[in-house]
Amino acid sequence: MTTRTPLMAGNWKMNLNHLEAIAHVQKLSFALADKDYDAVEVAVLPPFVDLRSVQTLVDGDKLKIKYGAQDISAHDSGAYTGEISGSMLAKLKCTYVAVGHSERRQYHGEDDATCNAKVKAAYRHGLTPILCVGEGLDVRKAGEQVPYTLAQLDGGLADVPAEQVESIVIAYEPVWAIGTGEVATPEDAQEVCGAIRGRLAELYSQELADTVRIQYGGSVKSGNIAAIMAQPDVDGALIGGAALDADEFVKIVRFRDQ
Ligand SMILES: O=C(CO)COP(=O)(O)O
Repeated sequence: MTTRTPLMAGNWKMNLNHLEAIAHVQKLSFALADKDYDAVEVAVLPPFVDLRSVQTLVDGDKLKIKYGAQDISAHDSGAYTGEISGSMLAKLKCTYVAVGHSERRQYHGEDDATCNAKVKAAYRHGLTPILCVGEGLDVRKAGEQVPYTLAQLDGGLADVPAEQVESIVIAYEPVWAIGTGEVATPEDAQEVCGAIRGRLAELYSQELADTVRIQYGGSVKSGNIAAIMAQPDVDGALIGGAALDADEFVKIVRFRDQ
């Protein structure tokens, strides 16, 4: 059985300007100790305009916290007003980039083909995609969460070779649990995360599936993280609101103490 290092990533969404970002990362770095980083990989996904400030702080103080972006252009350069390319993110030494977050799918019309193009763009520039998948309430009520989520996974990974996918992170975020305070039960999270791992084994190999980290996201807090992390196929969390509170985020990183 492969041991997967849990990944706790804070998705700040459209919160914290670059000055607030510096203060927040400093607070996290004061609170987190080497033993935390030994047990868990910790990352933040700030807005684009904060990334240079976060990079300067992380480089200058040799912090162990990783960082990345919330989105990436499918294109590498050129006349794409408002877009940010993978090479720009790589230049800022980003490790991760979220792809296909449900808010991008819902408010910016991103479909599986767009997500697939963005996953490929991330790999062209040495970035690790965090591919977000998950069903809405109507799909959940119809009991279709597994096939729906697996179809998103298939679409996002189309024609992406095993040697790239082995480093990917998949975030299972049921839309009905995002920002609502309604967390999926640990069993709900396990059902879909387990199905995602099974699909990776079918598409690639069991060995690859055992290596890939699968996160849960949706109303994660210090009070519910331990039960979610106790599930065999949950390897971390993508945390929204609770990641904006440094003390709370640190407690989530220390889920084993909760
Ligand atoms: O969308 C999320 C993380 O990407 C989850 O957000 P909340 O933790 O605020 O529910």
